Amino acid sequence: MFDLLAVTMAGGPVTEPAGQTETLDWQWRGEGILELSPRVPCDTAVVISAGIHGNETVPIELLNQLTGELLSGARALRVRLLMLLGNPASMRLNKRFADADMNRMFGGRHARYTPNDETRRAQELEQAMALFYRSATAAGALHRFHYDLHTAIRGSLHVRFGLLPLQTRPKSEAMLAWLSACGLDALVHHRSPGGTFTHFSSEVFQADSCTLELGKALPFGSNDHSQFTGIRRGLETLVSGEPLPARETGKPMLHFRVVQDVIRSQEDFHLFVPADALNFTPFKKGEVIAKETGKTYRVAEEEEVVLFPNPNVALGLRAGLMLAKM
Ligand SMILES: O=C(O)CCC(=O)N[C@@H](CCC(=O)O)C(=O)O
Ligand SMILES: [Zn+2]
Repeated sequence: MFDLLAVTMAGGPVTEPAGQTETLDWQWRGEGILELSPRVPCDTAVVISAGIHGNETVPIELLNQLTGELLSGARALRVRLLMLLGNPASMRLNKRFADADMNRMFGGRHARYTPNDETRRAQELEQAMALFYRSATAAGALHRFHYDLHTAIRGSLHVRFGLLPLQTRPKSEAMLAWLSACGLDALVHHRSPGGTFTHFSSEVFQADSCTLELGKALPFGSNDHSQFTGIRRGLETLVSGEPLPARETGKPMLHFRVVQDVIRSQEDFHLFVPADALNFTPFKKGEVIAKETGKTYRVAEEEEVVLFPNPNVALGLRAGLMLAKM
């Protein structure tokens, strides 16, 4: 059986670029890009991506398992589906990225960089997504979803969480219900546009899009998948057109809004968040989070929690987010 991850990691020419099972057709659309189409008509087009950052292994393993179940016939396919392994070059290096963070390049922002593997790949993924949604729409799939699977660099007080890109249209109730059913502990609402893959799919294709964070980045084979059964079950029901699973945890999903995007714009940028602080660690009003020439980031609300603190990003990029509860 075709193994998406093994073929992608091997690189080079693909000997078996298309195939079919009793119920679906599949086609290799480019490195790490696999389209699966059921033979029955369907009204939904779904993109699932993982490995946009090459060392985020849980999502890659999960995506590959789900693809295997569909190709083996163990699981029925009831949507048009595009499975994307985002950054094969950095997956082979087991690094977040080779030259630059690809999840800051979407929406054409790749053109602002000196060309490299990630700029070319971001452009290729944009085109693959455009072709997929366009042909799916022509075939009658009017509902579009995009889930981009990641893991965080640090541990988190909330292990499973999502990030919704900024959008002006109302948030989809169907997606919010699905995210809650997946057992997410928290959902973060962005307040500004960004170069993320989900911002691109939401803005350009009006997809219901969400970045899903599944724990902390660990090497292949070291992941505890039992922490992510809710998300796995959610994705299974989505692709198979099954009813929503029941939320397994009794706790409600917490909502946070971004109140500050902390940007490293100067060489002397200094972050005051301890290196071992977990994501969602709270800070009190007035505390200084980061400082650089001409700018001090201070907690403005009674309490703000920190997300993705990282002083080692390139100039002009996000070095963290400050959130407040909604
Ligand atoms: O842990 C970190 O510092 C980053 C984890 C990660 O890759 N997160 C995504 C979130 C994308 C979004 O804001 O929707 C990223 O930073 O690209
Ligand atoms: Zn990531």
